[in-house]
Amino acid sequence: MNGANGYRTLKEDPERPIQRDYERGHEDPISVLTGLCREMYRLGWVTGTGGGISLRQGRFVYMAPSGVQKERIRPDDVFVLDSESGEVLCRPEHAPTLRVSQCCPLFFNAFRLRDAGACIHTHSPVAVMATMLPATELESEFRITHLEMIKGLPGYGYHDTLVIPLIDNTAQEEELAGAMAEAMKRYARSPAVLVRRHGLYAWGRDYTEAKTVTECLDYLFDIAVRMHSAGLDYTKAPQNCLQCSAADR
Ligand SMILES: CSC[C@@H](O)[C@@H](O)C(=O)COP(=O)(O)O
Ligand SMILES: [Zn+2]
Repeated sequence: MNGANGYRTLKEDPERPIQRDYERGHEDPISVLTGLCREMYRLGWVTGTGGGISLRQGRFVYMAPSGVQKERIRPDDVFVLDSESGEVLCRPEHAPTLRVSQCCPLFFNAFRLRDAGACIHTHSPVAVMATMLPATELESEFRITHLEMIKGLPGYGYHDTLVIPLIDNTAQEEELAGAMAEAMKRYARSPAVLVRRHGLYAWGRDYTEAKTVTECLDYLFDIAVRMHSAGLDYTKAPQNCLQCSAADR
């Protein structure tokens, strides 16, 4: 049955009532979502209504509305969706015209293909610049090595080459979902996907890991842009790396 606002009115499961609170032992995801949006706005990652974050805890996915000032989202603006079906379980009743973020299918890629607990989408200027570096454009992937912050990515070490896939941008955000899923399948080790001239999707087991991954990547994108401007090759090990030169002998 469709309610007045076009969303189906869902029958409550008396055993597992739809709830805006959170599963025991976790921080309240709605407070985390609104708080992180404020912090990411200050970093320039989610300005002009772009970007966002979605959290998954058990049966529930928490997501911001589309086209809103991300830094001013209030708890009752947040949508709650079923993590299995993607169905909207709770919506902002005070604002019936609000729609769930256009990033929804992309956030669900992270939940379904990586069992992520959180996915962050930024329009960070350095992430966009990283998509336009000659090496990234040529290979359709961003590669970087021998920087300390690579260790902030799960399973990576200083001497590793970090590889992040790059996909082309589309006119509408949700049209990115297929190419993102393909890139995630081809780059099983990557905790993120870059979107050419658009931004970044990065995820983690929970919001702290997703936030760490995003912060480390943003730092590495910035260093790559600066190294490129200085005529330095961020994709190659430094000549004086004893471990790498020993391995090459
Ligand atoms: C400035 S428009 C940005 C959007 O088209 C999109 O790229 C985006 O990241 C946010 O989409 P939204 O649906 O507002 O959550
Ligand atoms: Zn976007």
